[in-house]
Amino acid sequence: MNTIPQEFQINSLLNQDTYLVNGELKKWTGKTTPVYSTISSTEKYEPTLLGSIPFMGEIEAMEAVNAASEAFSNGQGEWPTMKVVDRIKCMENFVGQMKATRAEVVKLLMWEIGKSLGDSEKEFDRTVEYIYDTIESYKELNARSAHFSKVQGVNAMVRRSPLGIVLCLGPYNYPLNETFSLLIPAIIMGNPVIFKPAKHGVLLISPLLEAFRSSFPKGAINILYGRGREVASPVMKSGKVDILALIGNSKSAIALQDQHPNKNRLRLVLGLEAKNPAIILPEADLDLAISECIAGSLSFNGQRCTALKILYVHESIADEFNKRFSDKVDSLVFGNPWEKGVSLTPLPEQEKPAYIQELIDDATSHGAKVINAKGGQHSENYIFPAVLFPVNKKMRVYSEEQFGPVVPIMTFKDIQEPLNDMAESNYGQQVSLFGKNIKTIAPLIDSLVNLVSRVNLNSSCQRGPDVFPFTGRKDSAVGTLSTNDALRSFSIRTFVASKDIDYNNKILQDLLNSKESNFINTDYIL
Ligand SMILES: O=C[C@H](O)COP(=O)(O)O
Repeated sequence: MNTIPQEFQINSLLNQDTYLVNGELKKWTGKTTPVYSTISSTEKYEPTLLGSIPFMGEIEAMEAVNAASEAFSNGQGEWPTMKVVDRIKCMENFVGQMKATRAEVVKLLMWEIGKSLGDSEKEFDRTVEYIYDTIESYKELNARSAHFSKVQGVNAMVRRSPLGIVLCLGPYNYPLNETFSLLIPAIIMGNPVIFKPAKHGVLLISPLLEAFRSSFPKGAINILYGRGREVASPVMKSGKVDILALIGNSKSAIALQDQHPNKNRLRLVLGLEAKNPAIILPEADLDLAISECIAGSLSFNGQRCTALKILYVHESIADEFNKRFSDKVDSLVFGNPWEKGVSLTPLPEQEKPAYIQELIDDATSHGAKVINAKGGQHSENYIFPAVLFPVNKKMRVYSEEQFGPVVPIMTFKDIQEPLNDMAESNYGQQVSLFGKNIKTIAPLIDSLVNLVSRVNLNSSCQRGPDVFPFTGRKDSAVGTLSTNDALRSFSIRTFVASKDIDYNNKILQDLLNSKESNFINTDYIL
């Protein structure tokens, strides 16, 4: 399309012909896989060829495993033993270089995953901030106290130590921010990482390769390309992975765990599916509830694990809510990510419109209606959001995580109905609760916190601010992410315990005074 602003045009193919292993950008001369965007650059619709990535296999997977093993060297390598101040310098060096790649990465976010210009810029800036905040949390975690603890005659001195090799796999919807919410804490805690970017949002890692290479010791970060079964599977089968860090679907997470020959030694840090509900109580501020539910269910076309994926509206306000909500959905504008005023954009997964249509067909065959005029309208790379009402438990959209532009609405008479559904659900990430009555809401919150990990009061569900813990119950997550919790997820608390004897105490005091020691605030043990 000739309307693409010049700064966002792809002027030559981006063929990724190097990969990062053992501190070296190695040339790739083997088979490649093309990378397409579902956004068309011509008037007549056709996907745009953006470039290519290496099609790697077991040989490269094992190169990375060997490089990471060497870097870790059973905890004795340069990276796991590096002093806190030096690790911080490496990370600061990386983020400093990363900032210079903003324009290129933002452009690729738009082309590869169809994220709007504003949201792509936000994703980049939020990631830079995430790294700086992680560095600050890392400093705090390592802040020394002037003393060591004494419990029942035993002195103790603590540190957080790395666990070993991390296999890191991120999702396509936040290929930078969410991936880095795994990658950055994993690295800063001293673990060597093997990272394979997501299928969509892979070329945008290219501008960062040199920054990774030059900022960290060899083997501390290794970046591979290709398909999960060709690359991630041999890494897991090697038995060398200590942490599987994945944001994506449970099926892939389970398949990868099963390939590890000794699952007992595998720590999991997983962000998985969710089916976050919104509950709209009779006395809710409808203007607020509607605008939050629109943003919550449809920002980035509903392709967020934190998206609202089912709305429970009290039957007394359902008619008004449905009418106003559907009209507002129909006022949303579809277009290319760089266009002004656009909030609905092309879907990066070519098969997604057909899947959403299946959900709509299934729901309508069980008695629901598409209640907004534009719902389900198709273009080659898009399907307009469909608002489905009334939804019931027989419908696939009731239980499947749609991860796309369809909004199911149910009604309830008694608050126990949505609570029972949440209790039966396989998921338990977040909930949004809209209402004003203190007497009903306060006890409700007490119930909800035992069903999910975050209750959003009169606002949509979301992960941020990134300093807040990001986790979930049941099949939604394992472990906790955030700019500080993640440091704990990617490390183990180790300590030295010593009897209260003079020369023991002198040794501990020496450790406390020494700039060369990583031992930290002893109070953590208590
Ligand atoms: O895919 C799930 C993301 O963590 C959502 O993050 P967000 O709530 O900031 O959009």
